[in-house]
Amino acid sequence: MRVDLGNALSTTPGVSEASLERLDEQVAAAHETIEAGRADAEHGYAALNLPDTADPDAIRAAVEPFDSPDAVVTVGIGGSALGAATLSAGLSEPDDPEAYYLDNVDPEHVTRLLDTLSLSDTVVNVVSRSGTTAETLANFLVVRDAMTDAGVDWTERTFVTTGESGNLRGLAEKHDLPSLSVPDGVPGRFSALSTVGLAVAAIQGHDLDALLAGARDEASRLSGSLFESPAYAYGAASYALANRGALTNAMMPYSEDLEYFAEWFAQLWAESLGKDGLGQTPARALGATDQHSQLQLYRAGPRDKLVTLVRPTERADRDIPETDLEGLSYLGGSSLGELLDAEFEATEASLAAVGVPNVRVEIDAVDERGLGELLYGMEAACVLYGELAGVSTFTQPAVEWGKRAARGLLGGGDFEEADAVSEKTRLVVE
Ligand SMILES: O=P(O)(O)OC[C@H]1O[C@](O)(CO)[C@@H](O)[C@@H]1O
Repeated sequence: MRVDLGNALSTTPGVSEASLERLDEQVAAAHETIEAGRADAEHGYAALNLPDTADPDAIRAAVEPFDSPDAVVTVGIGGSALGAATLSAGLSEPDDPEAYYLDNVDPEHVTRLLDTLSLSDTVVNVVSRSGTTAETLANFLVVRDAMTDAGVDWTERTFVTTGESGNLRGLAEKHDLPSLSVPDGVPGRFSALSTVGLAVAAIQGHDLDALLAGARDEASRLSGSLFESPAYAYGAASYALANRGALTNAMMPYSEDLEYFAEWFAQLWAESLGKDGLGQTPARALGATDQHSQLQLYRAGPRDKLVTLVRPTERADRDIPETDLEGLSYLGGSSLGELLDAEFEATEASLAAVGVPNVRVEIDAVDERGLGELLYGMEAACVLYGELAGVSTFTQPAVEWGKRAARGLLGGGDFEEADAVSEKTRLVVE
């Protein structure tokens, strides 16, 4: 992973090279804290050890019984789905088992998917660290019922990734289901390079070793200086820019295969850094598509944004045929890749031209090694940012209130949060 901070130095908000050099002392101290946390496999920091603690052989062995299904449906939510989804979106080839994700409880979407699947040729991958997440358990019960209705023995088609105890662990033990454990000390949003994110990649036949090698490369570049570590450079610059008013970070990959990565990044950044009135709002974007939509706001709206432009430097290409269409002959004889690269560089320059800070992040290719670098790099960047900001990076207490309210509304317990729902102030316009 390469990070170019050049377009964030003399912008508004901006972070000068001198201020980055001053910040580097805090980066060095943060790095010591991070390395100590990794050495003790402390909660959260343990995620940065995954390049060495993940066991690809065990993952491959666990999914062995499911040789080349037509489809694999992951039933999970948040980090229990987004890592796997990012990897399958980035790596899937046409002949791979189709990967689907039930990470919401929209009944029409769930029914539509179940009606299209041949459930006897589908693996169901149920993922939940806690084993208590309402959406995941509700979807699992619905999928299991659909399999039974289809005359499919669900115990032959179901794989579980969960903690050492809880509902799903009990289910796996009761029905002797193939299962993997969610690694200790790894929050869901940091679990893409663990059993949680790698099981689907294994079922699809992707190279887990190359994924972890890319992550290991990025881990080897973590040092006491942001000027030596791309991950720390990105985390420190994002933090410094947020401190100067860039409270939105528009994650804008120029690759369809990285669209889901922006979704994964949004959870990582928001759930880790949105604490104590601090944080940087991740906006999901896609290049070149969002040049025809959100770019207007990024370039001419409030000066409260960092735009992160991500691209692979190598990709398969496709020529654009010659044309005599009025004014478009310049496209003929070029290629879609050349056009996409020109758009990337033009967008980067258009933001710089008006002083909107943007950072370029490049990987060689959207392949296992490149994704390993990118995911690990952003995780390390996030951990550094959290250290610099002094927030509790690895907890997410703010999401619990709504869970209690929803559970109370469904009669799952007596929660005062549910009472608040009925006290809603209303001003209805129809
Ligand atoms: O893996 P679990 O326990 O089902 O949690 C799923 C997701 O829900 C959260 O705990 C937030 O509610 C996320 O941090 C996590 O990725």
